[in-house]
Amino acid sequence: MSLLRPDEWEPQGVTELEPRAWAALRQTAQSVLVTAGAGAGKTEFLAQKATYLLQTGLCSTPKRILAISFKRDAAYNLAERVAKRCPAEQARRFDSYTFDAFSKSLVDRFRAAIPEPYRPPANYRIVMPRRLEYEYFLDTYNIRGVNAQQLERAIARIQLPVADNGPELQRAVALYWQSQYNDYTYVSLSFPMLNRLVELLLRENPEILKALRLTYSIVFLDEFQDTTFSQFQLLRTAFDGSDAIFTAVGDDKQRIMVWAGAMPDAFDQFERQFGAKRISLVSNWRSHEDLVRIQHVIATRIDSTVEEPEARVERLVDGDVAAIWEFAGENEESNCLAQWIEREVQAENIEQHDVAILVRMRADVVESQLSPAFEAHGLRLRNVARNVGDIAIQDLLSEDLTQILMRLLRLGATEKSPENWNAALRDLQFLEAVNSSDEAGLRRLQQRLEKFVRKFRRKLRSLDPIPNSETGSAGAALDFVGTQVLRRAFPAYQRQTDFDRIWKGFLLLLRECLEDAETWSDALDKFEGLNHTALMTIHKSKGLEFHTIIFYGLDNQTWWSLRPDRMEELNSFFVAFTRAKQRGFFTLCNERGQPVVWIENLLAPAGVRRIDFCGGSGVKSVD
Ligand SMILES: Nc1ncnc2c1ncn2[C@@H]1O[C@H](COP(=O)(O)OP(=O)(O)OP(=O)(O)O)[C@@H](O)[C@H]1O
Repeated sequence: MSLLRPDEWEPQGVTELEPRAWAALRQTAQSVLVTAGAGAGKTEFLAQKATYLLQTGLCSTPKRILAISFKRDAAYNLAERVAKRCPAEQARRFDSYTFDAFSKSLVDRFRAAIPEPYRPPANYRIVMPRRLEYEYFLDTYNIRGVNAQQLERAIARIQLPVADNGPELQRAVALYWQSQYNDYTYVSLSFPMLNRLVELLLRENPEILKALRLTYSIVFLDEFQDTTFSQFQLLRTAFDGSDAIFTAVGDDKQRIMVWAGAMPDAFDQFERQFGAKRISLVSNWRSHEDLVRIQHVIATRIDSTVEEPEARVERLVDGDVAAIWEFAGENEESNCLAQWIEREVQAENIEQHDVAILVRMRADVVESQLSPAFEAHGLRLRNVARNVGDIAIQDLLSEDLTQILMRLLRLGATEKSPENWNAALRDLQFLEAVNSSDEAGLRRLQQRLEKFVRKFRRKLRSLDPIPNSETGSAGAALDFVGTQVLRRAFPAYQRQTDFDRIWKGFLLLLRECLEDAETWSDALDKFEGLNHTALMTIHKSKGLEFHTIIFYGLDNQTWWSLRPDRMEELNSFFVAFTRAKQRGFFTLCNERGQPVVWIENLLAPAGVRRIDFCGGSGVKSVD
């Protein structure tokens, strides 16, 4: 495989990088911290840098790059971008995990080396305890003077082993660990507990630590602003004193996880600890200048010293790009929204999936409110926060299992699909570890795929796209790939229960989509949410982008219980607003409650006005 010289390497998939991004990309001897605002291309930058390091051999076999993101979607997107640009044997050396998945994969691989009494059995369960469960524990163990929140935080922070004879909080944590291991049929561990187990594992096993450091001398960290104390401590245990070079990217205006323990001074600590050089980017590649101007007004409320980004994309729409739409009642609001989207789609300004509706919480309630109106206008609304089995639709869609099976199903459902063909071939190459210089191996994979697709097309032609045919169709695709092969290739599926959860969710969603599908392609489009307007919470919108975003319910009783004096709430608002590429609207319904004045005040200097949205027949402004 021929490598490129660093000076002849060019960015891929984008035409240019700003000069500061180039400087950060070429910085390979020292750790860098790239700080930049929303839409500056931070995630894209990581994908470019990975491609650069792999294609030039600056990261050469057998070294690998470890990339850690906060969300599954982000980890998946990053891996996808690298896979598209690099040959499979290079892309295979890019390991993109979420923090949780990284911890879990180490626990699953090296479980036997975790010191007793913390070594979990193979059938441990992952749990996400609620406040009530901590309270129940404190009551059961008669622990006074410690509340559920303190306990939850201390579990995430206190290093193992933890003795049960110290101060009350420490004693509570020790007893909690004991109870999780001893009181129930299964050992139940939360992700913060897995983090502590890995930290212990690495601290107590120099050989494993050495192997980890030999494998990864390049580490990427996405959304570094939300790193928690425990995650940072784990990074230190894993890499302090090693020759690992870090590239971290983040935006402190987007710090929204302080409630979950994000470090307020993560950037400073990172610079100090890893001797990192800070580089800030100034472009915005997502939103046009009129939106960037509004975003900047919000940004300066968070940090008055922030530099105004330079918008690098064009405005493509006429009329308002941001406004507060006011309605008298909820039904009027639902009908007008649906009518507005319908008209935009008919005018070919957008497709349905270009619009996202964002809510603060209770997406299920908003779904029932909006769905009848959407249906009446021939539109499809999909609440991606809804669970299918034990997994939210949004999470299911970014699973590796889903992606791999969907490409095969697409190939079976259509006569020609070169993009899916290439991607499916890449999947096989990855799963079976075939080198791209191994021509015979590649030919064999190609023949296998050809044979399967021929047979699979015949099968789908003879199988009606109706509920219950999901097992036959998706089952055939899974058999072709091989359950064991998948489980070996992806650490997240190593345990049967984890694999089964995703597989069950996949079948459930496919079954739903087959309910009124005319063709297989139609069902698959529905599965992926094509031609659906997505409904999601603002927290889940992080890292995503849409042509038009509608923030539902700028009134007290729904998600606008935000307060401007709580920085994190303002940050959440900023994150959500910056997801819009072309337009961002808000709805306000007088029947539901009073408008949130501070948000109007915040948006007013940017020229965002309240508009009386008259019966969906047009908009009339109230000056
Ligand atoms: N150099 C570039 N040229 C053209 N488009 C780019 C470039 N960099 C990024 N983009 C595009 O700009 C958009 C934003 O990029 P990206 O998601 O990487 O930004 P980000 O800084 O991680 O955003 P955020 O922090 O707001 O989630 C994406 O659509 C991406 O494809």
